[in-house]
Amino acid sequence: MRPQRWVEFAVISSRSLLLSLPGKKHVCSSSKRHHGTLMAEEAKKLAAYAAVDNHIQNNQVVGVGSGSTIVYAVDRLAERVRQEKLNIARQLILQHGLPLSDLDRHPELDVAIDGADEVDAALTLIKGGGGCLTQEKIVAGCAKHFIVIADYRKDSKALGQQWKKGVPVEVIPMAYVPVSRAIARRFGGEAVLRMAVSKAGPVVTDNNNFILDWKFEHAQNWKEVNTAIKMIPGVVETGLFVGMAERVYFGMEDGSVKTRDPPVN
Ligand SMILES: O=C(CO)[C@H](O)[C@H](O)COP(=O)(O)O
Repeated sequence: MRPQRWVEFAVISSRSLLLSLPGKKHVCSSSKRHHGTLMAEEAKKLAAYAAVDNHIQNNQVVGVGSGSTIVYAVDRLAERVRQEKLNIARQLILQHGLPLSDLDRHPELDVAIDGADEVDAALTLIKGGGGCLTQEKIVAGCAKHFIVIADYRKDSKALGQQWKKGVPVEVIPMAYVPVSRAIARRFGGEAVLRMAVSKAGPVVTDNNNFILDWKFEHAQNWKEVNTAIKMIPGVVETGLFVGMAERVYFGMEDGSVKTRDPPVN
């Protein structure tokens, strides 16, 4: 029988999380403010703590994404598990000792929390800067509530204002050239194969696919574009998250946390 108080974390991609946790070394512990301006790492932490405190309760199954911002959300989850002495069953993971689950056991999540590369005024996201877009979209799609955390540098009126690396598109390796050409022909711009930094050759995703970064030229109807790109044979998923986020928490330079909800139509 389950313990009465139970918090469980469905980690979308253990590989991503394992990679992202050591990212804590980027925390600016010596100087959190530069000339009165909050540094991005501290802003990420503010957003993450606010999101976890406002959306995570006991008896929930929680999905977490990957990246440097989500590290702070995992920190806060672990802190709350310790402080509130929540019962945890299952094998402990990583130094935080959080229980790891998966979508086979928990296909429905209460909440998913994840970072983003850019968020526009309508809460359309670009994700996949770290290469985990497909698994992150699956997890977000399985959650009743999808909450995004980001620092002020991701806040944008229109996609492309802040994030200059384009929209990631995960593709089956044999199809990357035709898909790249189809995207450029239909939507303009250029879709470039993402190359690895610390090894030779292209980046290979958790699903053994390649990533094209589509450097678009102008704002588009992202919902239509997302659907159309997904129809190109060989495309697995895009890093466009349209109509998925319920709320975004931005950690701001002045130390505040700004939230944004989808516009009411
Ligand atoms: O989509 C992602 C990974 O594929 C990340 O959520 C996104 O890149 C944000 O990362 P960070 O929090 O490090 O800025």
